Amino acid sequence: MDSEDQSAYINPSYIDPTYERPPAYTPNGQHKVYTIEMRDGDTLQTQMSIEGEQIMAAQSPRITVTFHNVSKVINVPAKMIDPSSKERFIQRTLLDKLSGQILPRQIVALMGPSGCGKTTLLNTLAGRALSGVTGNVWYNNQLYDRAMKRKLAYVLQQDLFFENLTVKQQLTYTALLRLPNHLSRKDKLAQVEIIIDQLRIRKCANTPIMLISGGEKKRVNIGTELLTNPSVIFLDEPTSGLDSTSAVSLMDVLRELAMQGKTIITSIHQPSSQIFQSFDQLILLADGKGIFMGRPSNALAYFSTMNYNCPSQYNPADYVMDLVNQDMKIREELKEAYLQHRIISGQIPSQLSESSRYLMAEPSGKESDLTNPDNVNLIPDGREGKWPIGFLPQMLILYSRSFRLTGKAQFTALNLIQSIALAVISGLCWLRMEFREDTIPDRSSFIFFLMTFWPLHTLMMGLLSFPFERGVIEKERASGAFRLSAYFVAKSLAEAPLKLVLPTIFLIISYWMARINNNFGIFLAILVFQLLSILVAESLGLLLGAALKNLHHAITAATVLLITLMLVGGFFVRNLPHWLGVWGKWFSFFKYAYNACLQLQFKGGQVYQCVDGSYVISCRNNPNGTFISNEALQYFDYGINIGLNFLVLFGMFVCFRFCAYLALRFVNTSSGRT
Ligand SMILES: Nc1ncnc2c1ncn2[C@@H]1O[C@H](COP(=O)(O)OP(=O)(O)OP(=O)(O)O)[C@@H](O)[C@H]1O
Repeated sequence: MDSEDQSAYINPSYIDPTYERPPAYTPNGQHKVYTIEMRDGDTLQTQMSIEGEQIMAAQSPRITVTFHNVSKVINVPAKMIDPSSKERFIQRTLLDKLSGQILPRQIVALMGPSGCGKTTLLNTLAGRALSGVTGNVWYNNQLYDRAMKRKLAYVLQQDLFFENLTVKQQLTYTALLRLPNHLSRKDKLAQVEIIIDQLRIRKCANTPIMLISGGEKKRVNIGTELLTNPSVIFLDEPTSGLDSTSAVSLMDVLRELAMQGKTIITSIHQPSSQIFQSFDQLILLADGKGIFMGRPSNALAYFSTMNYNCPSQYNPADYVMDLVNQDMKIREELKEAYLQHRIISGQIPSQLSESSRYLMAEPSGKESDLTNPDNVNLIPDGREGKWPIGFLPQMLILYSRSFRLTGKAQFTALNLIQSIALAVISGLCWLRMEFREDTIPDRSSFIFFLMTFWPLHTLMMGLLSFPFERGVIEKERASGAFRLSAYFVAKSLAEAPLKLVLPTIFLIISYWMARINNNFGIFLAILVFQLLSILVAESLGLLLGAALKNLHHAITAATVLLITLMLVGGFFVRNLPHWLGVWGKWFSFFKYAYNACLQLQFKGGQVYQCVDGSYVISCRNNPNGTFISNEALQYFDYGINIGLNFLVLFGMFVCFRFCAYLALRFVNTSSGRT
């Protein structure tokens, strides 16, 4: 390769003489009509409008990614590296002065041993986890800015989704959330169809994600990120876990995307020789440093100049990986050799060494042309808001998704059987209680059971809610899809009514079987208290799940808290130490619901039969007489009145919800990885 060839890697017009604006958004220029089945059974004919095509094409200018002297240094707790160390932190260099340039239409592979810094480099180029990063990353001629986020797509290694959704639902919700406001709903739906075709996932489009294959899942993952028609696509080990056929077919998809003018950067572990040769550029790393940067087909020739010869019939990718995985001495030799042989753009020596000829030139950072002919301002003007769509539309879409997901999780045959079976069993236990003095303790126990069973159950469910959803939400938020507040409000509004249906069915059955109070108004009031206590408990569960990083810690904290609240609520011990009883009263939400329902149960002037006067004073001298139900309350310490109990419970509900939101926003649950 002569020096002119070398510079070809810097100026795109050299490498691609046919370089021109990307074609109209549908590659063949034809408007394919899609038929979309709506939920009510109707169908909708849709195709991308001309205006929609223009908007989508404008989303995706060609971008050259140039990085120069990029380093990343982090402080790690010294004990993590050397347990005997006396220092608090030790500096660790994850990336060491890496430079390179990646052009539109190229697929570039980052390879190297595990822990060499591939993901770190990928993150840095994508503008993620930038603390401790020095050096420059340009997109065309503009330094990276957060506002460019929408032009970049990042496909995580893990395929994180709500797996109950079908492939199409997943893509549709993402399109509605992430495509800009000025694109019509019809165009957004057409874009989903285009991506389904492009990623070749039509045959599993209506299958729940949990049932599709690993290769299909990976394509859905990529498709989700492609909906916005980004210019640069970062992929973290997209082929890991795929068989070779799925991996090759995934590479075909990436090649098609590259042909459309996208810039593709992927880390990869152990590609087959076919995949290895298909990359346009290979960046080989070891311990955060460059070892080789050039065409994959030149890698073996480069290493053979150092007398490392690949045996014939050996997969070149395997050989290269074996080489960099060799002992420290060889790695150091390779790092040193790269430093000596690399060519800096604009400083190409007239006499290139044999080895240098196989390397691509690194940018010097001073190129006048970091741009390409598709140069546009990548930082949107003020008119383009921070979010693709406003708060209300975000909330409505997230509400619909939450409602669908919760509905599916909540209304299973098993849950219905559980609720009805427990309602009937508890109804049988308290069956048709007589309105007699000696049923007073049983009636109180029924209320206690009612006010503890569902809240406990819901609290535990609430506890699991964020830990399971958090990964997906963080992924979606990292791509700037929606506000956390929109998600939180939507989730609260969508889930609460659904979570209250089963307890309502439960109460209807058990309450009337037990014959608590014949007054329907009182039944409704008890129902309100039961549902409110469930919402308070769920909020507390959400708070613990959001605040504690570790699910085991959250479950332990919840168990200790619940038992404590029950004990200090005075349900089991009548003579609590005064100080414990005083604060217990304030914190035990069970107590408020219980106290209110107890008062309600004996309200309404129901006539009760005396038995032996053990509970009601007026029965003491008149065992065969009657008394009015309200008198039974003398036996209990029922605290504040019903209205105040309601207010306190409602206040707790609002307070726990708000704290759960704050915890979700401010408690960092990521592992701290770069
Ligand atoms: N927050 C952190 N604290 C300590 N070490 C970290 C942190 N983040 C990353 N590292 C270390 O940085 C190095 C590079 O990590 P990175 O994930 O980039 O490697 P990788 O090449 O992608 O590895 P793999 O191929 O196994 O995914 C690893 O040794 C990792 O342990």
